[in-house]
Amino acid sequence: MWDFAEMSSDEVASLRARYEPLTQSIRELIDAALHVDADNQVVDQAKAQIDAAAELLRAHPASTRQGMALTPEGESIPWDNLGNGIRNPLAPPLVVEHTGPTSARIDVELGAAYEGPPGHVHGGYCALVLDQILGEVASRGSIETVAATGTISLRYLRPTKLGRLHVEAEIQRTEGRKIFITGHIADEDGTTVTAEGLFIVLRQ
Ligand SMILES: CCCCCCCCCCCCCC(=O)SCCNC(=O)CCNC(=O)[C@H](O)C(C)(C)COP(=O)(O)OP(=O)(O)OC[C@H]1O[C@@H](n2cnc3c(N)ncnc32)[C@H](O)[C@@H]1OP(=O)(O)O
Repeated sequence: MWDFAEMSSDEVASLRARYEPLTQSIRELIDAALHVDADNQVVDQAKAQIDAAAELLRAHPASTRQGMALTPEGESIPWDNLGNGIRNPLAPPLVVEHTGPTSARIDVELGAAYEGPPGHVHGGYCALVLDQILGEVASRGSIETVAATGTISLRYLRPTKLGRLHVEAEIQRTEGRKIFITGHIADEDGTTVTAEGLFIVLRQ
């Protein structure tokens, strides 16, 4: 249905503008479903409308699925993947801001859908966010240096409150294809989780 390698930046931007609001609406739907306290009639009505929307979307299937796509200009598009896919409502709305060639940050709000311990972010989601930012920094924005997680170690210092979070990552050193990188998550009271990762640049 779509071939990113053949698309101009404008075409990619237009696809993004089509699907990103849908993803955001589904995230808001999940949040609403987690906060609702209504009678049978309201819940049944909402379910019927959601089922109808799913049926409408299913009637127009894509011929391919892509976790990550590349444009001819080498721009990477996180499309369906769980880390930061534009089309994946299960992906936290992560926007990675590269602060230099070896570092990046994310500011993100994680609400009820990401809860583990009451009022706090699920530890697995903390791991996902850190794996994502470490992987993006280790990959250094280039197809030649895409790196996979070899080993990642997390230290949960204290529970991470749901709400605004700040995440950072920075390469400490490289040895051939091995990239040693650290990161952390902070909530409003400071650092909650630290990470140390060894990422391996994939053989081409
Ligand atoms: C423009 C494009 C931008 C794209 C942006 C993308 C962003 C993406 C963001 C994604 C974020 C999400 C990210 C994800 O979720 S990635 C998904 C989770 N990770 C994986 O699935 C990886 C699975 N494993 C593999 O594919 C291979 O085992 C890898 C590629 C890791 C190594 O297999 P390879 O055959 O290549 O390696 P080698 O045998 O030549 O060894 C080389 C050296 O490395 C050392 N070693 C090996 N393995 C490990 C290990 N596990 N820990 C520590 N060290 C290890 C080894 O001892 C040796 O060292 P030395 O003897 O030389 O000293």
